[in-house]
Amino acid sequence: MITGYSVETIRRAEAALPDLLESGELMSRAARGVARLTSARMRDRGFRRVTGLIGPGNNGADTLYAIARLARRGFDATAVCVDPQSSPNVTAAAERARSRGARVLTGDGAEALTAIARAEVVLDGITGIGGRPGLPPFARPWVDAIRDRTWVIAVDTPSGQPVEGRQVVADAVFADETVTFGAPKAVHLLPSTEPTCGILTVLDIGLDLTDATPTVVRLTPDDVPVLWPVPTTEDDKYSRGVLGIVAGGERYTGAAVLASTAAVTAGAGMVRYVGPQAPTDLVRQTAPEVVPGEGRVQAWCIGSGLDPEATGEEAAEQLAAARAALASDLPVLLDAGGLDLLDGPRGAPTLLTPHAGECARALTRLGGRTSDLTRAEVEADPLEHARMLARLTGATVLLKGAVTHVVDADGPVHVHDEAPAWLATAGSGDVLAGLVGTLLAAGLDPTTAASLGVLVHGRAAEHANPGGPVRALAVAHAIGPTIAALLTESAQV
Ligand SMILES: NC(=O)C1=CN([C@@H]2O[C@H](COP(=O)(O)OP(=O)(O)OC[C@H]3O[C@@H](n4cnc5c(N)ncnc54)[C@H](O)[C@@H]3O)[C@@H](O)[C@H]2O)[C@@H](O)CC1
Ligand SMILES: Nc1ncnc2c1ncn2[C@@H]1O[C@H](COP(=O)(O)OP(=O)(O)O)[C@@H](O)[C@H]1O
Repeated sequence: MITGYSVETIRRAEAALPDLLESGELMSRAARGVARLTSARMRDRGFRRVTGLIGPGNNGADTLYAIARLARRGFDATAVCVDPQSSPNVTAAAERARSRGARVLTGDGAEALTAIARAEVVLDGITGIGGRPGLPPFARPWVDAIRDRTWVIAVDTPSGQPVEGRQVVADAVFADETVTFGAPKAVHLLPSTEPTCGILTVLDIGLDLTDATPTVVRLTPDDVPVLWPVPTTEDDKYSRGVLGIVAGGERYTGAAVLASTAAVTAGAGMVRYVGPQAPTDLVRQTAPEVVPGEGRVQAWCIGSGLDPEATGEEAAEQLAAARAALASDLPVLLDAGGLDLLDGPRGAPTLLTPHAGECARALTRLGGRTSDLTRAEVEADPLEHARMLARLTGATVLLKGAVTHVVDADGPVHVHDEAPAWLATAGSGDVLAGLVGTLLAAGLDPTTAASLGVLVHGRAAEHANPGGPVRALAVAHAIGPTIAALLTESAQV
């Protein structure tokens, strides 16, 4: 699990080490790390010239101290400062840099801009975690002077990019690599801004974040053996979890097959399917393990391919089963048409799995809006809209797309962006619903079930046909072997 933290949390962790903070030891550790990494990079590539861009805060001071170290190691090192007197830390660092043989320039005159243009490596110390989104005006000519081929290393964060991530700022620094201190921040981990950071190195400067709550979580394959509900000899099919699926109908029969197959291959103790005759017959043929009809379950997966407007006796019975499940105190996953059945918060664990269009529709319906929210608006800021839906419903929201976000009303966002784009194929959402439903039935909380399910879903798509197109049913069939591979690969590490 990789975790990213807010500026506030990082500042608190720094403040918990007052001696190291006040003596300058933290800054010295940061500068030493930046200088080591930069000098290794420069030696590898045969580079000689490095220029630091120095803003008015401690980020600038870190970078100046790193420039001092690089000068002492014999590199041709220059610092271009907005104002070497901007703070006592910057003043002291500028003195040190000069005394170690670095050139220290001020402003954006010809000499400064030439030093930036001629540099083989630029260290971006304009702003760090104290930076507001948008490049400070003083730094614009500096950033414009950087040549395309120059290797840009951001110190802590790429300046001008929002430290809390989310939206990329076009007129700001795009780094080839970033050295951050203590732990990643949201800007480094959110898929929207991650590309502005390049290669990320996290430098341990002694901050203790063990009890801190992250703002961003990225599960990795190593988390699967820790989180996956692996049965023991004490288990039977009921204790492993029975999932009830209310999905598909006369029109979208396939959704019933896909969700049921995914649940069976994901290792549900038992799967019950509730729906009209046509999808029931198909499920019987394709997944004979599934038990048709209602009965006791540990969680419900409702809505893939379900038409809430469908008429006829069988459809009415299926909708009544869905409504009864919603009224129960069992965990419920609501997908696609099932989302239309939710009127507000439930008293039991609830997971919504919309794509952007469904999220827009649910927010329009439940949010008391006068105008319709569009799919494009949700896609422009998926995290914000997922969070809005979670706050309106009290549910966990898994918002699907090339990037999948999993959020609750508060707390960290889980992000996933590693699934192959081949997964954008009809029916793959139904597979995800069955897979995640299985994890809910096994007793996982909605956030963990959702995040773990998304990781395995993306891996199963890759496993089903590495590097090529996949059909949803193949993804469902690949779930079992994918889980086995994830459990055994990690065990061998
Ligand atoms: N507190 C500590 O002991 C440590 C801090 N460290 C460094 O300190 C940095 C944070 O330092 P600071 O809190 O001084 O903040 P920064 O150095 O990130 O930037 C703050 C300064 O930039 C100005 N500024 C920010 N955004 C601007 C914008 N868009 N336009 C114009 N001006 C803008 C602010 O007004 C302020 O003067 C970290 O990123 C890290 O590099 C490290 O040395 C590790 C230890
Ligand atoms: N470009 C993409 N790259 C990777 N995964 C994607 C991409 N686009 C969509 N997905 C994933 O494909 C699945 C599609 O689900 P959904 O839209 O509900 O489809 P359906 O309703 O046809 O089953 C989701 O898991 C989503 O996250």
